[in-house]
Amino acid sequence: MTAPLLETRNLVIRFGGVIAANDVSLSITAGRNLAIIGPNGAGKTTFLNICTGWIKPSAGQVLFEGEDVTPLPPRRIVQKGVARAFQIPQLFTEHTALENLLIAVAARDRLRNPFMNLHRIPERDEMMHLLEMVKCADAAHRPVVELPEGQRKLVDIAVALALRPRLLLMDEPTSGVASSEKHRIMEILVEALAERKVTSVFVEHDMGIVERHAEEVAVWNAGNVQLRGTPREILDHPDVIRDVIGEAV
Ligand SMILES: Nc1ncnc2c1ncn2[C@@H]1O[C@H](COP(=O)(O)OP(=O)(O)OP(=O)(O)O)[C@@H](O)[C@H]1O
Repeated sequence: MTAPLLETRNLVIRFGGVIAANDVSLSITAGRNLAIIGPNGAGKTTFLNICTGWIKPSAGQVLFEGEDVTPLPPRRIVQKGVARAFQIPQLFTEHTALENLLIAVAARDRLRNPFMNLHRIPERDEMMHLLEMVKCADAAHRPVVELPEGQRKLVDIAVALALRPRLLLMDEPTSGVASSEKHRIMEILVEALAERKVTSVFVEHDMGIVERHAEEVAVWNAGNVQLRGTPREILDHPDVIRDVIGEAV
C-alpha cells in the first residue's frame, strides 16, 4: 500500500470549552482530491490550520510524506510542500497578477527581498506559464484590484502553485463567486492541479461542487471525522442529509 501524502494522528485542540479537534486521525492519499464538508463550527478550518502549522495541537501529530512536521513553523511546512489558499484571496491588490506570483517565489525561501527586482526573477517564464494554466494570462499585467472575484481566486491558486507544493489545502475555493461561474473555476483549478501533480484538500459548503469535483469526501462533525467515502456514498447518506445538507443533492 502507498504511504499517505499527509497523515494526522489523534489531533486534539481546545478553544476554551470548545473541542475543535477531538482525536482527529485522517490520511490523505496522493492524487485523490478530498473535499471536507460539515456543519458550521465542526472544526474543518481548524484542521487545515493544524496541518499548515498555524495552530499547534495540544496532542497528536501531523506527518507529511512520513516526516513529523508538527513542531515546524508554517514557513518550513510550506517549504516541505504543503500550501494553503484561503476563502478570501490573500493577494497584494495594488500589484499585478504576475507580480503576485513573483513575490511568492521571492518570499518562498527568503533568499531575496520579495519587493526588489521582481521582474529579474529567473522563474518569470514559469510564473507566466502558471497564469496561462489557470486561464489568467490576460490578467498578468493588470493590478489585482481590477480583476473580478473569479479571476482573483484563480490567481490566488496560481500563487499557491508558485510555491511548488505537493499538497494544496483550500478553504471554500469558489466562495464569493457567482454560481454560474463556480464549476468553470473548479474545472480550471482541478486541471491545473493535475498538470502540476498536486493533491488537494478543500473545505466546501456547496454540495454541487463536492459531487462534481471531489474524488473523496470526509464529513466533519463536532471536531472529528464522522464519515468518509465517495461523493455519492456521502451525499446519499441519511446522516449527512440530516446534519449537513438538509435535502438530497
Ligand atoms: N482561534 C480560535 N479561538 C477560539 N475559538 C476558535 C478559534 N478557532 C476556531 N474556534 C472555534 O472552534 C470551533 C471550530 O471552528 P472552525 O472554524 O474550525 O469550524 P468550521 O467547521 O471551519 O466552521 P465554518 O464552516 O463555519 O467555517 C468553532 O466553535 C470556533 O468558534
